[in-house]
Amino acid sequence: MKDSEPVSTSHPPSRPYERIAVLGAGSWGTALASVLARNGHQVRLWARRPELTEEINGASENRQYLRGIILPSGIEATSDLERALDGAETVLVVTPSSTLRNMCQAMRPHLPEGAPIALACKGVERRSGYLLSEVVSEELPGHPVGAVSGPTFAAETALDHPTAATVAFLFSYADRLNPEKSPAVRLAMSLSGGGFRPYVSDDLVGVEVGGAVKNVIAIACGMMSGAGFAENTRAALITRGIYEMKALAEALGGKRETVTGLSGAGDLTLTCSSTTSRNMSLGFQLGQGTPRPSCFEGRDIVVEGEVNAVSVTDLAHRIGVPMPICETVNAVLHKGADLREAFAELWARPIEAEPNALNLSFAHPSPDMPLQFGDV
Ligand SMILES: NC(=O)C1=CN([C@@H]2O[C@H](COP(=O)(O)OP(=O)(O)OC[C@H]3O[C@@H](n4cnc5c(N)ncnc54)[C@H](OP(=O)(O)O)[C@@H]3O)[C@@H](O)[C@H]2O)C=CC1
Ligand SMILES: O=C(CO)COP(=O)(O)O
Repeated sequence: MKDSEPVSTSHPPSRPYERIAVLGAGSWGTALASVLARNGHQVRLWARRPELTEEINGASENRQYLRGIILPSGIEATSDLERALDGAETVLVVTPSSTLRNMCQAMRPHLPEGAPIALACKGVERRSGYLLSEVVSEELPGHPVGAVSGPTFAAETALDHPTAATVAFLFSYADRLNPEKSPAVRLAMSLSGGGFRPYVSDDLVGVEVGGAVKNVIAIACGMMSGAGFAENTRAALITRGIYEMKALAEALGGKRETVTGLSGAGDLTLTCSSTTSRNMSLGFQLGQGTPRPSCFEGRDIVVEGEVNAVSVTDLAHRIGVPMPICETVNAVLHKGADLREAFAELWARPIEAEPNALNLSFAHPSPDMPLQFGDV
């Protein structure tokens, strides 16, 4: 090298993960597998039922979860977990949050050493109050853990509609020195293409809190809409829901500003805006007076906010974070509270400052004039 030549300090370019296991062939797992396969990567999609794998491999369609959407080539569906994980450079877990600990235990014997694990499920573990990444860290030490989260309805993503999401991992010291080689960047590169636009974050706590809490707030929005209220109410719940997310994220060591991103405010806006959201839809049906067993015409549908209303409020109690909207949803869903009375009480709480920095709280001036339902 001549003396005059600049010394290159740049690292060799990073590369996306090419061989990826997606565990869970429901709507979101199949949509993520489609994004990755469209980008030219080798995807093994694990479904627990062999008949579903036969349909996906044979007909390039997942009729139960994404009817009418033809899946790209490059997806190999399998119900053999060992086969799904064999040679995987990274793993996306996309089964409901309540299944995560069992999934980790089933994965353990077959996981390639050090393979990063990204969670695309959203929630807080029920008994432990752990964020899902903490469950993975406990069950599968030695594997970097992260999350993919944002405003992403599965069918729209599978159809390649423009969609953005955040890929967050805990950054190790080595990742900070060489961020382009971090699992977050490499997975973002794998997902990036067509309509899918990822962003990268190192605030895993903030990202996970947004995903877990937004489903509970979406149920609240649905309940209030179903009970007859409209846009003002929804905007108030979304905005105050963001405050609840920020408080929880900060108390757990995350950043408040992460909550204003795709995985917090973004996903909250999406799921509180339409009954395409299963969480909003459940709340809406309950708000209209449909008994829980008759919601979704009695079908067993994954509604994460229903389980997470309990786990989020339990966690908030344990660490002393007030989350009145989540509390109200939990009371209605699981403690037999009357929906209208519970929301009337939510609205008649003592007046607070916004933001809460003033530490101000005084009684509602007209507690004898509660919220009127059925007259809006
Ligand atoms: N759908 C969406 O738009 C989005 C969903 N998510 C999140 O993704 C996660 C999965 O949801 P989603 O794909 O929508 O759900 P679906 O209802 O579409 O699919 C659920 C999947 O989980 C599998 N499953 C259910 N129970 C178990 C179990 N005990 N062990 C292993 N697998 C099981 C089902 O298998 P089987 O068919 O055999 O029952 C199915 O493959 C949730 O946390 C959700 O919040 C995140 C972003 C978007
Ligand atoms: O998380 C989702 C979109 O980002 C899906 O929301 P639902 O589970 O409410 O359908």
